[in-house]
Amino acid sequence: MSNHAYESAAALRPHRNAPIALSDLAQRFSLTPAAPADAQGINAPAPLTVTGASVDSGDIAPGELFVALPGFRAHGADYAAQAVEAGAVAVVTDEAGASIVHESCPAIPVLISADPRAIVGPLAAEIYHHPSRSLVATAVTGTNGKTTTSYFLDAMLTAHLGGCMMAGTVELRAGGLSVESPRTTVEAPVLQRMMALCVEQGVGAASLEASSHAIVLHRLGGTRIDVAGFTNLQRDHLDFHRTMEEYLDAKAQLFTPEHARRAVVCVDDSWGAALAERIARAGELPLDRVRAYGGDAPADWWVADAAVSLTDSATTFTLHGPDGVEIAASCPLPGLVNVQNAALSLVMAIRAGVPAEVAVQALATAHNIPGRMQRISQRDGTRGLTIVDFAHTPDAMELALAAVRPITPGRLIVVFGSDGDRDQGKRSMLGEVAARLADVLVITDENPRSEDPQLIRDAILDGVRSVRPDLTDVEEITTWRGDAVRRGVELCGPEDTVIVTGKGHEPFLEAAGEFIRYNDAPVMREAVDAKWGAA
Ligand SMILES: CC(=O)N[C@H]1[C@@H](OP(=O)(O)OP(=O)(O)OC[C@H]2O[C@@H](n3ccc(=O)[nH]c3=O)[C@H](O)[C@@H]2O)O[C@H](CO)[C@@H](O)[C@@H]1O[C@H](C)C(=O)N[C@@H](C)C(=O)N[C@H](CCC(=O)O)C(=O)O
Ligand SMILES: Nc1ncnc2c1ncn2[C@@H]1O[C@H](COP(=O)(O)OP(=O)(O)OP(=O)(O)O)[C@@H](O)[C@H]1O
Repeated sequence: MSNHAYESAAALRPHRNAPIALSDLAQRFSLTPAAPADAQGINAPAPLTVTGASVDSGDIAPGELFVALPGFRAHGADYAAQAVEAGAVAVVTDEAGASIVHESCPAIPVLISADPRAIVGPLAAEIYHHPSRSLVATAVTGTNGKTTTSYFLDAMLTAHLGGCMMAGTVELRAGGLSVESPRTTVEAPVLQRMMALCVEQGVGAASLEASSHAIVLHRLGGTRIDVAGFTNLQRDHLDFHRTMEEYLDAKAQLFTPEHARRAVVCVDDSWGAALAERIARAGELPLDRVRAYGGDAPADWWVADAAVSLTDSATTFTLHGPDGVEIAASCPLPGLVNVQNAALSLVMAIRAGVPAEVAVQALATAHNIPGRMQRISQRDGTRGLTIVDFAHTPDAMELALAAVRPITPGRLIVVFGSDGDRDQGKRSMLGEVAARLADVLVITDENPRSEDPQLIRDAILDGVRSVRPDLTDVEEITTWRGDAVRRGVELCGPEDTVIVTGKGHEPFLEAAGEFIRYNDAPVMREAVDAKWGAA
């Protein structure tokens, strides 16, 4: 996504945000005026005020403060003229940025901070009047499961409080509006203004996803998180964090009083167990440890009796908790990984004040998560089970196919491709996993980007041949991904399952330098309705 990815989120601003004087901000955040404050008009009889903030010149509304950050590639100050043209009335930046702004916009008031990125969260929170203090806010971090868990929490918090804001990988939702999200965790001013809109409209809760990038880059600064949750840690993002230990350190920062009031940590993997130990040793936050399916680390809550149901694809389980608590629950998405997401979200919701019975009921019906084991049709004697899922790595594909196998009495059909201009090694691995775990394979394109799609499919087929040399029950669709999805549904009988993997919620298919509007779910729904009639 580009740095101008926030344009669609422009509407997610409070309608009335009481202006705040620049001189007050300067005092509270020890900002030094680049020129004497009087000369800049900061202390004029009618003091200079701001009504909002942004770190992106493309996202400024009139009357707002532009926070010009030193970036990895550029200095935000290089874009000050654009911000001023869009209506910025002042700039906060560092020393180097102040010199740049002085050149391009000599008349604009500038305040200097030694580390503007570190203060941008609290600064935005001040400007939007600390909206998180008026909300019940949850935040989920971890390599996998953030989106699913945050949607489970959305359902539970909505059931209890009547509404919930969402900010995560799939959507930014606030004040009755929902827009595609530019990234997992948006910049601090966007988050603050969305929460301010919720407060203005009487929405009482927020369910957030916290990426490790966001934690390190202070996007959650100034947000009071009532309950922070951890799913798991797997190898990822080592370009940014260098080592797994550094990656865990980044996640661990969320579980400190600076950000959170309570911690709920899954201890199924050794990283979760280590994190829990660290939080317990620090003794600063109340901690709940949850064991859903793995390891033998001590836990306060644990899952027992997980059983899959063939009739509704759900997994029922008992969640045991402190003081002999036993909660009978049903996770609407298949697979043990979703039991982890369900158990984590239940404990987080309970700790956020949702009555257990309300949380359990909301969870049971929260299956409609965009592109996360999203059911397009349910098996009913006539129809087969059809699903859209985001699994796009060999490990995720393995988990996804393993999850749907027990709820598939007939054939398991997988429709998939692999990314262009990304990790080439995974293509044949995806082919191998699919050939080993599914019965019928329909191979297609995912996001070929600048590559020849045929070469990507050939690499997948190499992996398939390592398991199934004669390519029995393997089809290649060379035209368009939608044709492959339709073919999968065409092949599906009432006892079969079709799972289309790789793109999940993604709204575009990237091919030959173009972003083409495309999403698997509506295509699959149309094919399902055409085959079996509308449900
Ligand atoms: C590695 C990383 O996270 N980079 C973030 C960093 O960018 P940067 O330092 O390179 O920014 P830059 O391009 O040098 O620009 C410097 C400043 O000028 C501003 N600018 C830039 C251009 C312009 O026209 N106008 C303007 O105002 C930028 O907003 C920025 O504040 O600071 C920027 C805002 O200050 C972020 O937008 C940017 O996120 C980029 C876009 C990004 O792609 N981040 C990804 C890696 C990310 O955050 N991913 C995680 C999830 C990962 C996962 O779990 O898969 C996420 O939360 O989405
Ligand atoms: N708890 C989990 N453990 C391991 N894998 C999981 C878990 N939950 C979901 N997955 C798998 O990971 C993929 C992404 O799930 P989800 O979107 O919920 O996670 P995420 O952390 O938000 O990841 P992303 O940021 O890539 O969207 C899904 O395809 C699913 O198969």
